[in-house]
This record gives sequence, C-alpha cells and structure tokens, in this order.
Amino acid sequence: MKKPPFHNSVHFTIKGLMWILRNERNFQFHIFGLIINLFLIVFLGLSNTETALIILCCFFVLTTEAVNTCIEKICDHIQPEFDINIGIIKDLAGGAVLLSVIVSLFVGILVYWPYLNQKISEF
Ligand SMILES: Nc1ncnc2c1ncn2[C@@H]1O[C@H](COP(=O)(O)OP(=O)(O)OP(=O)(O)O)[C@@H](O)[C@H]1O
Repeated sequence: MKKPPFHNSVHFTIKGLMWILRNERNFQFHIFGLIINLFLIVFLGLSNTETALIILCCFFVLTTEAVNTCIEKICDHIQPEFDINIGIIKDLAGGAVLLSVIVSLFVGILVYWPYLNQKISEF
C-alpha cells in the first residue's frame, strides 16, 4: 500500500486526538489536569527545568491513556465476548496508566511542595 503524504498523516493523527478528546472521559480528566498544571506553572513561577518536568509528566499520562484506549479498542474489536486473556491485557494497559499517574504525582509533590510551603508561610 502506498504511504499517504506527510500532511495527510498529520491530519489523521490530529483526527485521532480529537476523537479521544471528545469520547474518552479519562483523557478529558487528564487534559483538565494539564490545564491546572499550566495555571500553577504561571501562578507559582516555576523554573524552566521544573516546568519541563511537569509538562513531561502531564504528556506522559496523556500518552499512556491514549495507548490504553487504543489497546481497549483493539481488544473490543477482536474479542467482544468475555476472554480471560483480554481481561489480563486490558488490566495491564490500565496498570501502565496507573504507573504513569503514580510517578507524575511523585514528581508533582517534589516540584510543588517548596512553592506551596512558601505560600502557606506567607499567610
Ligand atoms: N472481553 C473481556 N474479557 C474479560 N475481561 C474484560 C473484558 N472486557 C473488559 N474486561 C475487564 O473489565 C475491565 C474494564 O474494561 P473496560 O473495557 O470496561 O475498560 P474501561 O472501564 O473503559 O477502562 P478505562 O477506565 O481504562 O477506560 C478490564 O480491565 C478487564 O479486567
């Protein structure tokens, strides 16, 4: 099969992202998290390195969520009936999202804690 031109590939990729944004509640929730973090980055005046870490974590979670949704869709397509192996595959994909969220929370606490501590002591 002939490969589509580059601008078509970008178009299809954006279409995929728009689909997940419209249809997946968890993805929307993580986008909300990204917006909150962008607000905190500006409000607290995070350094470049701290900003990079937070943005990296947000997109890491969004990426694992997109891959998880993709795996769920493939599973539902190839096996709509109950199947023990499909269950394990879906649980593993969900586990990957959980791992990305755990490490992001850990990084978030390390980055934000000194700023929040300072704001609290100013009151
Ligand atoms: N076909 C199946 N066979 C066996 N177990 C399944 C099957 N489909 C779903 N499960 C079990 O149900 C769980 C939830 O699956 P489901 O497809 O509903 O994901 P979900 O609730 O949409 O997950 P997420 O919140 O990550 O989007 C899976 O992790 C798995 O344990």
